[in-house]
Amino acid sequence: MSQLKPISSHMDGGAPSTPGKFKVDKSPFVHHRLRWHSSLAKLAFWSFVFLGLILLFFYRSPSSPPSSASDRRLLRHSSHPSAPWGGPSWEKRVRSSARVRSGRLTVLVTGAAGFIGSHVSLALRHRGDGVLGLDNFNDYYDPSLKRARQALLERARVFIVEGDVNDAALLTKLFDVVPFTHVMHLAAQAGVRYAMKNPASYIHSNVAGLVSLFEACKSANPQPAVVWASSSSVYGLNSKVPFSESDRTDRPASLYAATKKAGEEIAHTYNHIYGLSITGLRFFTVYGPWGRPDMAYFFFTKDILRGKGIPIFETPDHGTVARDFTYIDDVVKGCLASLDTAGKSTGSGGKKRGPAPLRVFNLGNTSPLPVAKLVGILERLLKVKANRMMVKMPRNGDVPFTHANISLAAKELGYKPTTDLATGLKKFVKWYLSYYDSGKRSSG
Ligand SMILES: O=C(O)[C@H]1O[C@H](OP(=O)(O)OP(=O)(O)OC[C@H]2O[C@@H](n3ccc(=O)[nH]c3=O)[C@H](O)[C@@H]2O)[C@H](O)[C@@H](O)[C@H]1O
Repeated sequence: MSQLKPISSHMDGGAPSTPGKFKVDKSPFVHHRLRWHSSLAKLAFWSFVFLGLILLFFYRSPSSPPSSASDRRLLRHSSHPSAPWGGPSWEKRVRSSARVRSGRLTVLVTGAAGFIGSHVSLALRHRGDGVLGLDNFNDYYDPSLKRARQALLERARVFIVEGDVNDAALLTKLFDVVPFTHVMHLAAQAGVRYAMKNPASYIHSNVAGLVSLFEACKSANPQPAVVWASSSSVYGLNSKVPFSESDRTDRPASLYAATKKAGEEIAHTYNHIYGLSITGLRFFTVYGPWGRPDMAYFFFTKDILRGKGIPIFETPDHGTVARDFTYIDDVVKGCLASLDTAGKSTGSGGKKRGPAPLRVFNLGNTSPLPVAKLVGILERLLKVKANRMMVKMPRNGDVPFTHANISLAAKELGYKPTTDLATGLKKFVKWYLSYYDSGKRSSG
């Protein structure tokens, strides 16, 4: 150690005041000191590398199979909030769910326990595609509904991996196990008004989660084509109707809309840099059986049956608020057509090989109806008079109307919605009554 002193004292002399004029001392004593110095540096370097490897091992360990029940319990409370994953039997389930005859698609569906995700997963499975679901089963709305959808998918032999799209190690593992041809990315924080209450969840799911997913897709070999859920809300404060894909989308009225708009820009980047084939779908107020309890048609049904007041929004000048309500089966057809026509990603292992498709489509119904009309249809179907309350639309992200121009989707996807609101709500109410009125379940 004493040998170090001259060096440190030499260094203590400070850096040269004039850069480039540092005088090199060539005495043998200094060579000796330098040898000491370099071997010490080597030792420090290799210790550092060794320590790094140990840390890396511990950091990556959740992706390797947990060896015991107690390991699995620990993982549940570790940095990954999702259920434990990995291990031979888990991989077997993943492979078998995604297995497919040659020529069919192998699709990873994120948000598979969600409303649109569960319908799309079933439709893909029914036509013979390989499907693996991914869902974090969060409690934004009643998770038991998500579990019931999961049970439905299990009956169709679709396995839903329990995990978050932000879990990069899990995504890497899934792509290691299955060479997905397509990803249908529907996992998101939905709901326009909730963004005022929990803004962070929108950034986490709709921005960070989307980037995490694109990162995994761009690194995968082969790269899949990605179809993902954007939203009609990106049209924001536009007043020109119907909304066309080429219209401006730079005036979002809610943070939800802003995160979807951000997603569209992020999609452009990943398409541009990595050659990912990406299709964004702007959904217009999708409704139907197995729907989302946070949406108006769903909780209106519940509240009409309970005799509670129904707040019907109107514009500040007492004008009607209207939506281009779109039935789930029509949207599912649009999703499948988007997957079928996606075109290939061109990159591999993170390197772009050429230009790839970047598309965005409106999936709406082209016939907006006032919310009051929706309530009237529900009254008729439920045979109960609603306790209507006209309320000024709160300034919390809602827009007064939406109306889709679907000519692009019609041309490129053959998209043609066929279900009007009365027909679609009839199917929803039938499902609602059988699901909740069986006496076993509570609608909260
Ligand atoms: O197209 C989308 O991209 C979005 O569609 C959906 O948003 P919205 O069109 O706002 O649906 P939803 O809440 O069912 O309100 C329906 C109507 O009822 C009105 N409304 C609502 C609540 C209320 O208490 N009273 C009322 O009149 C309200 O003003 C509105 O006119 C999805 O939730 C969203 O995740 C996103 O996918």
